[in-house]
Amino acid sequence: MVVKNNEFLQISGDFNMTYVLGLTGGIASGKSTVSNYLYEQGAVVIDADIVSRQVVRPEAKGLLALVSEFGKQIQNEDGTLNRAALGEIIFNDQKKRDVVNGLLHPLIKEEMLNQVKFAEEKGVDLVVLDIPLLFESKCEQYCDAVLVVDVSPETQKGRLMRRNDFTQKEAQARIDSQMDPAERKKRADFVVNNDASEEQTYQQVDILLEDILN
Ligand SMILES: CC(C)(COP(=O)(O)OP(=O)(O)OC[C@H]1O[C@@H](n2cnc3c(N)ncnc32)[C@H](O)[C@@H]1O)[C@@H](O)C(=O)NCCC(=O)NCCS
Ligand SMILES: Nc1ncnc2c1ncn2[C@@H]1O[C@H](COP(=O)(O)OP(=O)(O)OP(=O)(O)O)[C@@H](O)[C@H]1O
Repeated sequence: MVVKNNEFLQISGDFNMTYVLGLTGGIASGKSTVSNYLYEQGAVVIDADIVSRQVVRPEAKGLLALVSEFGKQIQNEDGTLNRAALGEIIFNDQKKRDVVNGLLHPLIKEEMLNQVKFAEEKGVDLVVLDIPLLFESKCEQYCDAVLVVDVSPETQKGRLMRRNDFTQKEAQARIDSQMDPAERKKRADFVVNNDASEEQTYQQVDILLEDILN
């Protein structure tokens, strides 16, 4: 099950409206750190990175579409997606990235919206849509508000290199494939800064939760 289904905030009944909070930010900005915390506070989290893995499972529509576009070079010997090979292609070529996004994003969006509908029917109070490319794929229309996790370019690159064991060049290619952070912040309803400790980030999220749930 992809939805991190949490009991705390689930109050059944027809009068309960679900608040859909979009969560986005650059690569390695701290979206999972924030969404894990929101989950601990009782939210149902729907994560686009997890759904994007589902749509490229062996035999799934997304993988078949990718193989017919790029050939078997993007598959491992066991038929699963070779993530490093696809990453190499899309983070270094904007046209190919657009092709991949065009093939996968409709499938990802459809599955995520099904999960939102399911949560709404269950009367969940707070659903978090964790979507790295939220604005690029025009998903703000499905959210009551959008929270952007912001970090300085130095923090972002350092954390990305450390976490993924990337070179400067590999990290920069991924950062450059995404929206300008200033533009992302301009479009946000809420911004949480994640340059300091996780604890300081959680405190900002607590204030936000007070705001949206009361
Ligand atoms: C290229 C792939 C195979 C690389 O896999 P890998 O395991 O190395 O990374 P992972 O999937 O965990 O993604 C890590 C981060 O990369 C960034 N990213 C992923 N895809 C894209 C993209 N198309 N454009 C820009 N940034 C992207 C996001 O910040 C994401 O959180 C994978 O990211 C993928 O299938 N991307 C296409 C689907 C997509 O757009 N996913 C983003 C969520 S909608
Ligand atoms: N406040 C913090 N202090 C120190 N390290 C942090 C902090 N927040 C996140 N990190 C670390 O930075 C890395 C990126 O964080 P996280 O995985 O939450 O980002 P993300 O935005 O979800 O990444 P992606 O875009 O790849 O999905 C992780 O290794 C995480 O442990």
